[in-house]
Amino acid sequence: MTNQSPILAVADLSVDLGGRSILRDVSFDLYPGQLCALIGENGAGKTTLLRTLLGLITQRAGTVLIGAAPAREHRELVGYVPQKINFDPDLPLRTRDLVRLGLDGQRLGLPFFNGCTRHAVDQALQAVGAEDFADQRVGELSGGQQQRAVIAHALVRKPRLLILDEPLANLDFGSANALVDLLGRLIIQQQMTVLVTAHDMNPLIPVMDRLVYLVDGRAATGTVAEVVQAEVLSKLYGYPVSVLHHGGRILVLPDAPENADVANMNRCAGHGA
Ligand SMILES: Nc1ncnc2c1ncn2[C@@H]1O[C@H](COP(=O)(O)OP(=O)(O)OP(=O)(O)O)[C@@H](O)[C@H]1O
Repeated sequence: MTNQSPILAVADLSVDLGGRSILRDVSFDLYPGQLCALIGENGAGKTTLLRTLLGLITQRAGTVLIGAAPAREHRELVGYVPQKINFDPDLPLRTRDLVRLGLDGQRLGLPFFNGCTRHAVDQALQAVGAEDFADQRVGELSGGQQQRAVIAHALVRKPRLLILDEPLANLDFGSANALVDLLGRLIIQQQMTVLVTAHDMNPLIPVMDRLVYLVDGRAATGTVAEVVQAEVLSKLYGYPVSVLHHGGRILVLPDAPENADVANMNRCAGHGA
């Protein structure tokens, strides 16, 4: 597709945890400027995959290369936005302080701003549209504003790969749309690569060009058109499913309820994928 090298290359990745097989033979590549949605129901293995990419879990088999080197060697290329951080409203930390900690969070003490760091922090705040609440305490911000502050924290070191764990989970419709727009701008304006997990792919459809669809630790990967096909997903689920398109949304449903147990039906329909 391109003569560039992939920023992330995952090949035949298998991970075991607690003696159980959690991920099996997962393979996909991501290139600069791509946004990939990692979709799966509860327990499918999304967080395990992210933690493996971050070098926090060691795989049983397969490889993860970031910038053509093993994941642990290139952590500076990766920005990570965890699922949920609870900020105490009394915490004396402004948005710009939180972002500043993204530059040298390992140093103890209050953040110190010189001209260079101030510029980097201002750029990150601007990239996420957080200038208006830069001097407010993070604990006093709305959920959507906190999400932006944490993304700015991840962006301030200018990562090439930004990984976000379920960033849309606690946002209302408007805030979720605003965040999707922001991710779309990051891939276009900064040629950043974005990997974002979600239960429902629909809010991400306007901006995503790759999809990793996880079911019980196995993945179908490719473009949305390649992956979201009845034949591909039926094979992945292990029973027949249909793919319905309605009003710009995609729904995956089991074909014959009598062929799928109730748990399977719920999870198939449940992430609205
Ligand atoms: N440390 C562990 N030891 C044993 N099993 C684990 C461990 N961590 C996760 N698992 C199991 O691995 C499976 C995948 O979990 P994971 O958290 O990766 O799923 P997920 O797709 O992120 O789910 P959710 O959407 O609910 O966050 C689950 O069955 C979980 O119980």
